[in-house]
This record gives sequence, C-alpha cells and structure tokens, in this order.
Amino acid sequence: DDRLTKSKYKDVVFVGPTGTFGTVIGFFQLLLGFRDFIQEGFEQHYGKLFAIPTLFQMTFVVSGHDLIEDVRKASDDQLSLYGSIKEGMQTDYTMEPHILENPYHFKFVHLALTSNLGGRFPELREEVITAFSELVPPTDSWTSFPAWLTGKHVVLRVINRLFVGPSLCKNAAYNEINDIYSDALVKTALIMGFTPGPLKPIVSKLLDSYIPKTLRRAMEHIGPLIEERLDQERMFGKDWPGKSNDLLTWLMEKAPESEKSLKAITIRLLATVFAAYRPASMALTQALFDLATFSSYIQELRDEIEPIVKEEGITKESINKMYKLDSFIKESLRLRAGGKSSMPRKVLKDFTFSDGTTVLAGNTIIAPGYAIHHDARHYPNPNEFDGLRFARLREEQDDPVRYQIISVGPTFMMFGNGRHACPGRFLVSALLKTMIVHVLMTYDIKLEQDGVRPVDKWYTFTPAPNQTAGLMFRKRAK
Ligand code: HEM
Repeated sequence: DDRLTKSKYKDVVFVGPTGTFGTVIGFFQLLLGFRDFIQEGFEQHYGKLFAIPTLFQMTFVVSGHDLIEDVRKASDDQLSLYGSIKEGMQTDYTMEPHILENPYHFKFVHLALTSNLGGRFPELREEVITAFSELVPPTDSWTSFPAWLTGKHVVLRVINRLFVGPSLCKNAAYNEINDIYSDALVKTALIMGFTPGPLKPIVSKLLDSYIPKTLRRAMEHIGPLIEERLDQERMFGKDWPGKSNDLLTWLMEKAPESEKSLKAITIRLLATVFAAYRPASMALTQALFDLATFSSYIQELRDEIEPIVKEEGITKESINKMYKLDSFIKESLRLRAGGKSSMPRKVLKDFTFSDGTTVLAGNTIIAPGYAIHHDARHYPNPNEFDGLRFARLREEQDDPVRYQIISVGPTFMMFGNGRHACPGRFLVSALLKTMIVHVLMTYDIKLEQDGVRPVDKWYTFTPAPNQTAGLMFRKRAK
C-alpha cells in the first residue's frame, strides 16, 4: 500500500513508534504515547510537516501558519472533516451508514441556534438558572457536589432546552439516555477503530445491542413529543404563535422527506447532542475548577459583572461586555482542552502543501491543538493560568474581536479553523458566560482540598476534567 510506504514521503520527518505497522509493540507504543509523539514532533519540527504511523494509516501533523493555512484553504473533496469524523466515530457502525453524506443536522445548528441566538437567549438564561437551582441548591453551609456529573447534567439540560424544548429537557431519564448513548458511541467507535476492515461487520454484530437499545429508549421520548407538536399544528395551524423553534422543529420540517421517520430524526438529534454537550460540559467543569483554584479572580470578575448585570440584566448583549469573563473562560479552554482533534481532515485526494510535500489519499491530517495552545511562541508562560491574558491583549492591541472565545485562527484551535470551524461556539460562549455569571452571583465556590486542583484525566488523545472530584458550593455570603 503506497500511502503507508515511508519512502513515498521523502521530505517528511517520521515520529512515533519504533515498531513497524501492525506489530504489537508499535500498537501499544502508539496507544500509550500518541500525544507524546505529537508533542515531541511539534517541539522538534515546528512549521514542518511530520508524520506518525498510526494503526492503519499515517497521521500527518501540521503546525505553523503556512501549513495550517493550506489545510484551511483546501476544498472538501480534497481534505474532509466529515471523512475524518466518519472514521473517528465509525459512523457506519455507530450511527447510520450515510449520515455524513448529508449532515444537514450540522447545518441546522447554525440555522436554528447560532443565527437565532438572540431570540433563544431568554430560554437559555432561564434554563441555566432553574438547572442550577435544582441540581446545586444553594445552602448556608458548604456542600460538596460531584463536579463533572453536575456540570454534565446542567449542560445537557440547557442544550436540550434549545434542542427539544422546556418539558423534555427537564426529564432526567431522557438526559441520562443522551449521556449513555454518547458513552456507547465513544466506546463502540474506539473498538471499531481498532478492528481491521474485514472483521468490522462481525465485531459490529457482536457489539450490536447497546446503541440500538439506547436509541429505542430515546425514541420513546421523542415519538410522543413529535405527536404532541403535530397535534398542536392540526389544532392551531402550521405557524401558530406558541410554536416551538428548536432543533427538533428543524428536523421535523426541514430534513429531507426520506429522513422524516422517528428513527432518523432521533439519530440526528442524538448525534448533535453528542457533538454539543460533551466538550461543553468539559469546558464548564474545567472553568469551575479554575475559578475555585485561582480564587482571586472571583472578586475581580464580580467587580466586572455586577455593574453590568445591575444596569442591563443578563442578556446576550450584556454578557458580551464582560471582557474579563470572556478572557478567563478562554484561558481555561486554552490551558485545559484541545486534544489531537483540532481540525482533523481525511485526505480524499493526494494533497500537496505549499512547501511542496505531498500526502497521499487515505491518510489523515491533524493540527495539534493542545501543543499549539501550550507553545511559548504564542503564549508567554504557556503553562500558567493567566485569567486576564486575553483581556490584556484585547486592550493593548485595541482589538475587540481577535481575542474573544469565539475567534478562531492558527493559534487558537479549540474550535477548529476555517469553513468548518465549530458552529456551536457562539452558543458555547454564551452558555459558559451565562453559567459562570450565574455561579458568581449566586454562590461562593471552593475546592474540596484547599490549593489542590483536581488532576485532569487523559483519554488517550484528549484531555478531560477530573471525573470524580467534588466542588464545594454555598449560598453567596456577601
Ligand atoms: C466547548 C465546546 C465545543 C468544542 C471545543 C467544539 C469543538 C469543535 C471542533 C474542534 C470542531 C471541528 C472544526 C474543524 O475541524 O475545523 C467542531 C465542529 C462542530 N461542532 Fe463543535 N465544539 C463545541 C461545542 C459544540 C456545540 C455546543 C455544538 C452544537 C450546538 C457543536 C456543533 C458542532 C458541529 C455541528 C460541528 C461540525 C461543523 C461542520 O459541519 O462543518 N459544537 N466542534
């Protein structure tokens, strides 16, 4: 196979396992060391293409402005995000064989949420407040809550408010199903990813029951909701004033005719919940850990937030004026997140970079988000949490746009880059800010163990917040 032959890539440096393809030693080196190989390649060959032989292909890593720009500008039929998601998530086996040929549900994120974020903001705010008051009831004395579990449930509620409306989003059983489904997707995708092509159908059959069973449980909730909405339409007309305008509405109305079955709608819905809630809950949990760890920011942020909230309330416009808050959250994202997958692209046609190197079709290109975010060339003292780093840059350079959470580019790759940059980032930014504002206004917060920030957990390639640690909350004292 030419694409796996090292001599086909004369100008490319190889980093990674010393074992060759398919050997047990190479496989385990890769499994345990992939992120270290990326870091090592990044440090030694910054600005040049380097390759890591992975299980069934080469993974090419780009860094530096020019190579990242080449990837950004490439057309979808050369370098494909969906090709990469198809492979990474093994969608043929975990979702539906053709789901990424027409990922209209991704477009609906933009149409139903981003372009209408102002209109939906009051619901977002309301759900943030009710979710916190139920899941983290304010008490006079300090009480510990499991940080990751609580963060996940708060985020699921708010996201589902915007996806399926005010009643189902509060249904703990439905939210649990979303969580279980997402877990099952990740685990099945991992196993299928390690399974050689010819064995996939057999292994997939062996693993078969869990995802379909969870999907059926979700359909038991979505089915009646669809019926209820159709009944309302029959009674009050197609565009009645109380009609919902959420992701489910878009899927019911705008999906292709062949995709309007309950099963197809539910799969698209759950696939979008998966893309949305996991990274968003990780971001929330990490930001709360940072708030509790670097507690001097609590007063500083309150000083910024309170006059704005007093004057304008919590609105989409008012949270945009909170520069320090934006900076604090962005710094938490920079330091804690962005695994290997910033800007993953499957090479569909042989691709030649501006420096003349060619990558053969069938391989994968990635930008090493985590390494970029920890690079002293871009971020002085890169391993230090500096909550006002971006607020200062914003002020010094008099540039209100470039340093916001939502701004993407070759030095901030949390949300990818270019045409496919995450369309959910506007929602994430609003969501995280609203949540942190609510927490700062309502609670005092501290670590369980003074000065000891819970250690991150790495899932082979991706960092995640500690999953077992608690955070202490009490009703705000002053
Ligand atoms: C902190 C939270 C999030 C992070 C870190 C994140 C990160 C990403 C990244 C890295 C990509 C790939 C971009 C590229 O390759 O250029 C992406 C794509 C995407 N994200 Fe997010 N995301 C987050 C939250 C969300 C949310 C809340 C939603 C939905 C409401 C969402 C929906 C999507 C969709 C639909 C795509 C595919 C874009 C396309 O079709 O071109 N994400 N996200």
